[in-house]
Amino acid sequence: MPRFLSRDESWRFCDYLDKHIPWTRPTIRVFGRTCLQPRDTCYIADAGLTELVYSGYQPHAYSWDDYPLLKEILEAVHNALPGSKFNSLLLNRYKGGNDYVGWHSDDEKLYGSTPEIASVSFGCEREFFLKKKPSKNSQARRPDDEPVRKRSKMGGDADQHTFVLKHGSLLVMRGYTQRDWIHSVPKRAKAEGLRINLTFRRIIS
Ligand SMILES: O=C(O)CCC(=O)C(=O)O
Ligand SMILES: [Fe+2]
Repeated sequence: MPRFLSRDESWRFCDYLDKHIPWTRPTIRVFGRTCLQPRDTCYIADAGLTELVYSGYQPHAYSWDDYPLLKEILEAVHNALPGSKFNSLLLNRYKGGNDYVGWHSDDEKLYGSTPEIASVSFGCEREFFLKKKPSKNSQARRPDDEPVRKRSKMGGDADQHTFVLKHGSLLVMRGYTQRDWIHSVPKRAKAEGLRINLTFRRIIS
């Protein structure tokens, strides 16, 4: 949904979040190596839920009550996706084209087997790549940060997709997207500007 929120409203959200969210750039563990996460993060969740741990890192869960504006966006997302009941939110801030998220799937157990994840983007447009996981019987391959091979001019490849996530857009992942696919937002030398992404999630256990 490229125009989920209006342009002006989205700039208001973007500026507010940039200034008022307690961003951190944590140290994480990826494939046994310790490194600085290549983007800023913050985490919001209802009280009493199972704590999120990813890449050996457990973010502090802030309260929705301290960020009425996030409640406003949550309500807009709920209205756009009838039946959804998100109870947690991971925020990412990409300060420029050097900030990225590497290939991963959001398949943590606490989200259940078919999580619905609603992703709202503000600021600089960035590419979002989806790539099919190698099938079980092919050799396990280490996910990396290589860009997805360019699609051929002849209709492309069903195993990979690219979306340009625009200012104020909403992207939804559901069903077996996390089980069967990995996704990434790669580095982009030409992407100068700040980007903020919100992924709303439902913790079920
Ligand atoms: O920034 C994005 O669009 C994606 C972020 C993401 O994949 C995540 O937080 O798990
Ligand atoms: Fe993700």
